Amino acid sequence: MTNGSAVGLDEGDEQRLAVVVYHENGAELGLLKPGLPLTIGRAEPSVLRIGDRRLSRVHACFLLSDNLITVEDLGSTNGSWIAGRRIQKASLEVGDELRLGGVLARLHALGRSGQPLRLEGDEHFRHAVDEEAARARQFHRPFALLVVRVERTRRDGAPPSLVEHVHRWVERVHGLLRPVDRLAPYGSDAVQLLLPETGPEEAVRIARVIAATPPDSGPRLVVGVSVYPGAADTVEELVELARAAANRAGPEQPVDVCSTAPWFDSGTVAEGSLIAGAAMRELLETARLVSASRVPVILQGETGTGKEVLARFLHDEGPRRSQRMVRVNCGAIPKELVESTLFGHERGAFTGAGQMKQGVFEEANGGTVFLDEIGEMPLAAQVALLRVLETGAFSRVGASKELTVDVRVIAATHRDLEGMVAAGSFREDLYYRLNAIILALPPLRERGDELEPLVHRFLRLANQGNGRTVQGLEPATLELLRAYSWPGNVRELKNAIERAVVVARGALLAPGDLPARVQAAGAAERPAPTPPPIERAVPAPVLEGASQAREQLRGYEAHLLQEALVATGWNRSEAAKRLGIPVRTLSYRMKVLGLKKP
Ligand SMILES: Nc1ncnc2c1ncn2[C@@H]1O[C@H](COP(=O)(O)OP(=O)(O)OP(=O)(O)O)[C@@H](O)[C@H]1O
Repeated sequence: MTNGSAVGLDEGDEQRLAVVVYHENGAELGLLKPGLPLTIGRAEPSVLRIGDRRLSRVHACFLLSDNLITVEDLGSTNGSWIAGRRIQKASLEVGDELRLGGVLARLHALGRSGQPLRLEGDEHFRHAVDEEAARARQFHRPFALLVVRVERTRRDGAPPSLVEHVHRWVERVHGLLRPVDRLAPYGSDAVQLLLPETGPEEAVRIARVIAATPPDSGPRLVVGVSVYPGAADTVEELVELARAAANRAGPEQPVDVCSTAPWFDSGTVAEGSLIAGAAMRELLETARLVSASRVPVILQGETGTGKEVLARFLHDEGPRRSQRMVRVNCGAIPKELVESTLFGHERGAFTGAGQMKQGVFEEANGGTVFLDEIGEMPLAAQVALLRVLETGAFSRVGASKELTVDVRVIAATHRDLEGMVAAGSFREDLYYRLNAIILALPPLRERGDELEPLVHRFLRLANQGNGRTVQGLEPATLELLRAYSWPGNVRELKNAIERAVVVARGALLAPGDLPARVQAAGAAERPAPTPPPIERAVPAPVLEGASQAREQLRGYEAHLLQEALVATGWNRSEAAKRLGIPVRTLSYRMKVLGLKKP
């Protein structure tokens, strides 16, 4: 990158147009000077260099000439895109956004700038916050995080960019900021501030000064504040809380302070990595109570409701947390290997058993065994399991010696075990041994208050994992997410958000970024459109309409696949992972759609 990870606005009044490039480590700014081409790319000879492998060495060129701004793609591999269309050359206006490979570039008009303004890259900023958090924890000192964003007043919901105004207010608060304070962009419409040694009162005072920007000096600003200690224990949560507070802030209350646990105000609470709304909170209370004992627990719930995370919670909350929790998916082990997986085997116990191997119960001694999909366990293994539960003893396959272990068993299933007992496919005695405590996880459709916090959590994770900087959702997108019934529960939601983040073109997730089934659910919810008046209706042959729609779908599909392939350097298994489909399906669809590596 050209200037490390900092953005500098250090020029005079005439230099008023800039291209700001947002990438995974922050933002870079290149000034557009009349007649001087501004090339952007990954390496020299680009003028503005950004270390993102999805950019070509010299990716695109911006030029301001005769008051016209143009951008030209310089034969890049991953292309330059405006509103989903790959472009060769295009003219731009202030506020226009385009995607260069995998980074977002936006054309900004800058105001008068006096002092240099330094915005750190996100990675540096995170590092500074991590360090500050460690120091604060060790010496029991406070620090504050502020997220400042432009008040959203536009009806279209698109937030105006803060970067084009940031210098105005940052100069005003410059007197308040000390050299130790750090400032970094947070997406394209917000910045984040780290204020070491700053308690809640001081943080709020600074936030109020920032928010008190007179209307004539730019857009109104709102500020979210989170303070350590008190708001949360982890850096991630602190940032998330400040961001959530900034999102809540509005004209009536331009400074919103988050001083309690996350999601508490909205009736939900975060339990470490677990987000829990009203329905889940009671469950967690019970889980916390039983975590201390050794009694077996059954976790019941549809697929993807969070049975495994709840098992982890039970283990981590209890006295066994320093020992291992070993998970075994009973449904994934070949029937004939279930016993040796659970209990181990002696050398030569069966063909292929070249070495003695410990089983899950031995590995987890002192800790917890999590038997996922217990409903799939074959009857023979059920007998052996019953014995361990009753006596704590078992034998490795092929051994005569008995071993004793101290493990806690947590079992999970999406099946109706009682029904299976009645049908004779699950042992009644084992069922009664296991069912001392049954924790039933409600499906996501009954946990409406969790949807939004979960979406934001997954959005942030997807941004991190895919080097994206999607800032949030369009209101219509959230509507669709609410309308859908989520048969695959939290996992399906997580996958849908990840996919949406990967395909998103704008700063906010649009309805079109969601999987088709989620979009279709929204369409089903909406009232049917009024049919056009008869005299205006154009009769179209059904077949033609259908084939047109099919063509459109094919085009869309081809675009999605190509995007994933390009982003992964045409690595099929990586691309399939991103798309959430098997590699074989990807290869087949590539063939059908005629997609080939250039
Ligand atoms: N309350 C929650 N907060 C945050 N993430 C969650 C929550 N519940 C589930 N998840 C996430 O959803 C995904 C599915 O959860 P998990 O694997 O625990 O579900 P499961 O019920 O065990 O699924 P299956 O029955 O298919 O094994 C995981 O990525 C998990 O991290």
